[in-house]
Amino acid sequence: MELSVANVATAPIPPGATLLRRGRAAVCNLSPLPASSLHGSSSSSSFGGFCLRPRCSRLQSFCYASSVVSLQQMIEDSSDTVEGPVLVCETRTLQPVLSLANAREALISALGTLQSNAYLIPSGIVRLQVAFSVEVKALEWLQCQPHNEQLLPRIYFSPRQECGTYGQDVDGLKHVAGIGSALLVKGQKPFTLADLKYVKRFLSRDCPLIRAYGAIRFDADIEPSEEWKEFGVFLFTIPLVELCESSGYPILAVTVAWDGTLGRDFKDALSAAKGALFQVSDFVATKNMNPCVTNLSKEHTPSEQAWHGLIKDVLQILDSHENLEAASQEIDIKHAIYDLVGLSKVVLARRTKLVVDPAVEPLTLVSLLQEKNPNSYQFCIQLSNSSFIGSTPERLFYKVGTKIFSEAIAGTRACGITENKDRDLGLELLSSAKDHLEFNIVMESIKQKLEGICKNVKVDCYKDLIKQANIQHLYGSLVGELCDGISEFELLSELHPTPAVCGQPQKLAKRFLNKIEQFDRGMYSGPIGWISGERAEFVVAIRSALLENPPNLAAYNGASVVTQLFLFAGVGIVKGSEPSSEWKELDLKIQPFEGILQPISPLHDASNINALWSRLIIEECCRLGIVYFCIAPGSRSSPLAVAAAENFKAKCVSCVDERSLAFHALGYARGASKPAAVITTSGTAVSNLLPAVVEASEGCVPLVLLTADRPPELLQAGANQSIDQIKHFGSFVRYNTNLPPPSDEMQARVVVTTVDAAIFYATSSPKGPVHINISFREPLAGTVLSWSHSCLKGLERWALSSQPFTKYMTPTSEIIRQHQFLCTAMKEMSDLIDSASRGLILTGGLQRIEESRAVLLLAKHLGWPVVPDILSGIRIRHSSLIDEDEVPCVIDHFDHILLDEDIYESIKPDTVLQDFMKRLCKMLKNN
Ligand SMILES: C=C(O[C@H]1C=CC=C(C(=O)O)[C@@H]1O)C(=O)O
Repeated sequence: MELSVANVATAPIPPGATLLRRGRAAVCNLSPLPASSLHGSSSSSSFGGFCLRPRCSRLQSFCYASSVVSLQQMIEDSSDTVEGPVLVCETRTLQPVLSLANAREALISALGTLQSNAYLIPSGIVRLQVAFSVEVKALEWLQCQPHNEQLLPRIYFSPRQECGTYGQDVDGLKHVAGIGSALLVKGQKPFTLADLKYVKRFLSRDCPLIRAYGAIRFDADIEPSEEWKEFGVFLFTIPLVELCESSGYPILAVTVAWDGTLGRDFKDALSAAKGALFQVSDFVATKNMNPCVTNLSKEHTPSEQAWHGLIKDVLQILDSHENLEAASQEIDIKHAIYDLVGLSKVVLARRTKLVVDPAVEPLTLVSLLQEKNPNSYQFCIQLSNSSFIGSTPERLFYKVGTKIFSEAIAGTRACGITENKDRDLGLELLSSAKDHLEFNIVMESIKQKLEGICKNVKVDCYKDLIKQANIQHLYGSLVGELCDGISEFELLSELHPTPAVCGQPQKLAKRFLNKIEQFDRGMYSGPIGWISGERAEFVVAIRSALLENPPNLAAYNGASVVTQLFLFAGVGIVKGSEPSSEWKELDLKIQPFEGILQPISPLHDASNINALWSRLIIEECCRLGIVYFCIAPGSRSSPLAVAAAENFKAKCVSCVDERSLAFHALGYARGASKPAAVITTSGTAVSNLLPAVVEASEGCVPLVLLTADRPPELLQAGANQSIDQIKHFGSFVRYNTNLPPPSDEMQARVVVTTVDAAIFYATSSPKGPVHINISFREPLAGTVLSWSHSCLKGLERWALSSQPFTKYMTPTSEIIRQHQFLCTAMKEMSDLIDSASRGLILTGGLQRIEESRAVLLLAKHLGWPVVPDILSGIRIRHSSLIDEDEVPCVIDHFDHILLDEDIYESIKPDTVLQDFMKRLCKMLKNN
């Protein structure tokens, strides 16, 4: 249901709303850094990759919106300007509004109000924020913002969706997208306490959502290579404009920061913020189709051959402290064996350079990674020329006040295709001595490091499994209470780099990696996260990639534009490691990226013709955006189930009860606003889908039913589980077809065009369920039976791309006709409403919370009562959907109320506004 929101008034800023001022004194004790940490050693000592140096001498540049101000000299000349917090730190929360456009207007108007009460003080930071009720995804919003230097950097940070029993974001923030910078601190030298202190001047415990997002190189002592130069050694930004998904409604925010060190006064800061808001787009669309690319080249550093030699050397070094003399004679002197005695673990990384054509959009990759792996942190830092993105399971630490949560992750296995296989692999990992050693080194090291800076360090979970989409690890968690005088700086410098990404002992391992790795890790495996007044969270930037931004295509005059990506992965090497399985583990770790970028796995290796057809069906569904497969186990449907489980883009859930499974698919499609597919075996399994199919048909919910059938020769021959499945759902499906038993005598492209047609009908108005019935002859899944590859003719281009085979176009004339129809219908409706003297709104099943809210607002606006169906969600929630004084008259039990003649007379409408609700109250109908 859609409702125009153009006239909803923007709310004024409530006087004093969440107004927190520091007062005008230069010295302020909000979120103070402990004296010992703020004024730490002024020498140039360094530990754990971070250095304690004289205050601010290495702050290379600060950037405000588009202009970069070199402050190094200024800071050195006048060190007092960077002492103490800024003079005002404020968050103003505006009244919630309905839409994103309203939110932007409200912020612009609030900036106007701020302008008329200008601050005359030299430094400050003010965040204006407004919640709005239309659901908008932060990442989609970010993807739709203009590519504009003033709106750089772009940042995205998203927590794990299920992060165990503790350590959830206490501020209720989920995904955060930011554009532009109210503050950007970029360093070309190691991150220091003074740098942290500078960033923290703009943060306050009273404004927890003012956060600085940033990242630090893995090894700050090594100068960035060419491809990493743009990122510097570290980078922190407080975004200028943010869209945050929170546990309640989304929030749009703008931050105004001014200070002498930024070269901006209040007025300049305000106009930069306004300028940014004027450029921000309110148009948000889903853009997460798999990119259609061809891999032009792939190159590993080190090569597979070099890797084997390297691991052999490392293993000898790891053994060397047991037999130092023997080892020192054998091992190449270049590894400086004498310095490495005592090394028990080293994490060796690989860089894979991919060139793909055409260019890929970094945020599209992040979005696809997130869809596949919601149980990991996603991040992105996008600068002018390149972006650093990733999807990591590993938290370095989360700090809430003085409470610290940290985790150890190490040891790896693939996830199994079936539940049983997955469990077996998990058990094998839990009981492996080599993986235990690898994990225990990480756990013990983190514990020891925490004990140096925390009290009451406890192991919360000693050894469990953490599962990602394609990979599982050993996992442990620890908690502690930060000692007095310890800041995020000590936490970072103590914990990073953990033996999960570097080795043990840390210094030795780092020195070794420095010598042996032939590429710059950059920010891969470094800390990435955010800091606020009294909280912080940093994760370890593994499962990450550096990629060139797609250039402005117009400037390239139609020439083919490619993207260069560097994918990074590392493995822990301990005694017992084996070079080829470690190499495979590296492949596994970059598979989430490659799975998105690589076209379908070679069709020729399908074990039999059933497997080929099933692979085609599942792949084409995925290319058309259907990635959620609800599978009821069965033998006849096993080719489809195996193909879904093997397809990296697909997400599979299974349940033995087909009826419940189909309702689950229906619920998913409703909740996610994306179609789901259901796979069942033959016979009454198919009939069990009917109730959900009828609901989907009535509620216009797209579902794709893939039912396996017996071949014709087994039908009506007394075979088990053989019923007539053709047109089984009658008129309740928008489309149905019956695919014959797979055969290499038919062109296989028929299969993909059938899927294209079915999904076109499922997703065209009125949306609804579609049914593809497929007869499978034995052998079913797994059994090898050769087939003629000539049936693949015509699929060559499809196999190399990631696009669906058929593109259905809507003619422009049709779009114009629909638009005209809509305008006329809207005009007629509004005339009708204007002429009504007593109206009533009847509403049926609403799918989204903002639809329910829109109905209530409309009713309030018109002064008409609402009669909600139970499926509308309004009956049980209307007080939480809308402010109490905004709630219109809602009549829950209409039939009962109408039994009273007086009430009936007082309600009797002359105009009824209704959506798809078919059940018009009988009494109302009769009168
Ligand atoms: C260094 C990486 O993974 C670490 C984290 C978990 C498991 C690891 C392992 O099994 O080797 C690594 O220590 C990486 O993915 O690049």
